[in-house]
Amino acid sequence: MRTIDWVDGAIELIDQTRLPDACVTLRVHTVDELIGAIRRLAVRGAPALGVAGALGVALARGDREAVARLRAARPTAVNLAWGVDRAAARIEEGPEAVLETALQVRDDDIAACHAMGERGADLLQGDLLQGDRLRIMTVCNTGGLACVERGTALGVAQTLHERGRLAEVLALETRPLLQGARLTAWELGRMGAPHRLVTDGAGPYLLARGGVDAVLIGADRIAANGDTANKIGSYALALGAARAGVPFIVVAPESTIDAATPSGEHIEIEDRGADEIVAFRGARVAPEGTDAINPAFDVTPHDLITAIVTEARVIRP
Ligand SMILES: CSC[C@H]1O[C@H](OP(=O)(O)O)[C@H](O)[C@@H]1O
Repeated sequence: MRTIDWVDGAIELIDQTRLPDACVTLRVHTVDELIGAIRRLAVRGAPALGVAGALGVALARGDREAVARLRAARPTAVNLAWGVDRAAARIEEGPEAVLETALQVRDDDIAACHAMGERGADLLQGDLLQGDRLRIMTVCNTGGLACVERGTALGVAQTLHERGRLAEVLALETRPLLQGARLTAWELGRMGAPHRLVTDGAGPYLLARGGVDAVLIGADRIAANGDTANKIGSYALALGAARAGVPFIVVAPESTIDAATPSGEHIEIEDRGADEIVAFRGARVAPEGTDAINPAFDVTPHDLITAIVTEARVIRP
């Protein structure tokens, strides 16, 4: 099952806003339709945004103003701009060249996720942890739904499961859009991997109480010094992991490393407005007129990160 692909001249993607109740595939024919899907998180996750960006340039058919709008659809994940730029670099060569590069971006993501799974599982089973079966905590969704076929951090958990070395995944529900409750639990259930859901606030406490061997998270942008932007709640887990002496591992493709951004304070953090906080799927959870602050990401300083695993290497910030 592919989260996003190019099929008969259009983009097909799973509408993640409908999960876990329904698995619905959207066919996207225009850049503006794609921008809408990205902004409402029908397609989401840094690597998937990179592929969406590249395929979106194929939809643009040379319209550079549309390409510029696509590139700016969401600010934090560097992969969106990276994917757009990869495909846009070949606009002058014509539509076939653009599509060829976009499909290569797609195929590279599939290969990278398999490589990250192996490299991350080897790291956890090797010099980092000696446990028989490992208990993993994670936030948001970093499975195949955040990529094309297989995930980043959750891809490592999947590899551990396939090796018979996964005891459990503790998944944070990930307010306000519940990527953990809706998407990660759905993926782990389909894998047959043991897992339990926890509230975001319980994460640091469960680390302090013991019973977690490693925290695995994805990334949306990794600055040149290793500071990492990821879903809101990641920084709290990093603080809890540091105090508890639990390894805190970032798993992300090389395309998420942004050498042009020197450190975390230079990363633009998307603010998604109050509506996502005060209500969920139309059901109000706060009194009428309540305002809210809704940063979609936070930044974990590199000194709280044990290792960054990519498809090519393990980096110790
Ligand atoms: C595989 S990295 C996915 C990354 O993207 C998520 O954010 P969003 O759901 O808003 O796109 C989250 O930060 C994940 O770690």
